[in-house]
Amino acid sequence: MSQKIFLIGLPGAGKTTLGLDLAVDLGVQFVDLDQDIEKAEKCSIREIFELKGEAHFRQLEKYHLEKVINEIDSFVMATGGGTPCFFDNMEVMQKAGTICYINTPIEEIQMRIEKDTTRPLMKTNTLENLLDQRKEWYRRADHTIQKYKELIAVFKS
Ligand SMILES: Nc1ncnc2c1ncn2[C@@H]1O[C@H](COP(=O)(O)OP(=O)(O)O)[C@@H](O)[C@H]1O
Ligand SMILES: O=C(O)C1=C[C@@H](OP(=O)(O)O)[C@@H](O)[C@H](O)C1
Ligand SMILES: [Mg+2]
Repeated sequence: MSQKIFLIGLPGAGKTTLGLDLAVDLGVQFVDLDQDIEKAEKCSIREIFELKGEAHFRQLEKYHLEKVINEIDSFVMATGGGTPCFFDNMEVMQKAGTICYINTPIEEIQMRIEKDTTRPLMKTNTLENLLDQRKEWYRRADHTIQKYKELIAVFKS
């Protein structure tokens, strides 16, 4: 049976880290949407933002989200922090499978990513602002979790 799982949440919430663990435990393919885009474009996310702008990145993000949904039967996908908030991406993910919001406290994310320069939006935004803009989308997830044991419990129960 097809199983498509999407992890959403702020940059640094742990989507990539927890997503990989979940995919291994469920025995399905892991897809990191940002890494997919970087591989296809032969360019880092930071460079795409710098050279082509955010609007272009959002088009690529939508294109690759739909490509994975159409081409891969079962997967765990770590989306980018903004993926659910653009175009009809949230509806597209809702129709295709199950969405989990990784609700890591902002103070914890801050400690994790303060020295990370690979996340372009963090140069011009605070985590508080991003959460304020995005919480309505994040709230629409099927499940909200903080720790890995809660995430695995959703799918192993
Ligand atoms: N549960 C965790 N405990 C401690 N550090 C974590 C945890 N999950 C992720 N990290 C670290 O936080 C940073 C951001 O995690 P990442 O998985 O890249 O987040 P996202 O994909 O949501 O942006 C990474 O350096 C990662 O090693
Ligand atoms: O929050 C965002 O809009 C973004 C988050 C990034 O992914 P992470 O959430 O993995 O950092 C990446 O998709 C891009 O830099 C934009
Ligand atoms: Mg990530």
